[in-house]
Amino acid sequence: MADKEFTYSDVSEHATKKDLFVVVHDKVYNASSFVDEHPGGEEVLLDVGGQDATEAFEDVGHSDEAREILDGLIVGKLKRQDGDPKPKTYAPGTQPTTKGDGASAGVGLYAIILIGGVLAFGAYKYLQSQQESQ
Ligand code: HEM
Repeated sequence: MADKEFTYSDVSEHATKKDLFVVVHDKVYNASSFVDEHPGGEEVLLDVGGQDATEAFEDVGHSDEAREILDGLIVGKLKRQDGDPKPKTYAPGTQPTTKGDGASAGVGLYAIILIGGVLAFGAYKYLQSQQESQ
């Protein structure tokens, strides 16, 4: 059964709580039996029902246990067709974490502005004292 191929439109027909397919890394999973047990709540699973949930699944940083549960729900693989959304090609665990990078870049910018301000103020004070001593 795991060799069965589904197109995106096949998968999108399974988007209800009782009949819920999700795609993760081009594999198709039937999450219906797991919806009620999902520690992250049923809402998030229903949101990605019938769609590619790879990004949502990886963004959360699910454990190996979660991946084992996923293995047990497999029903087939995704058959990509022209016009389908592009696959996410990053390996598990190596996806870019834009949140952290963005925050540190912001802090760096503030630091530069602050240091620049302090230096300018110091230079101004120095020139002032030079003028006074003349
Ligand atoms: C069929 C696919 C999925 C399975 C088998 C699954 C399984 C699990 C498991 C076992 C946990 C417990 C923590 C862990 O072991 O990592 C978990 C937590 C969580 N999951 Fe999923 N998950 C799936 C899809 C999703 C999706 C698509 C989202 C969307 C954002 C999501 C969001 C979360 C969140 C936010 C938590 C953390 C809950 C908390 O710690 O309070 N999951 N999931």
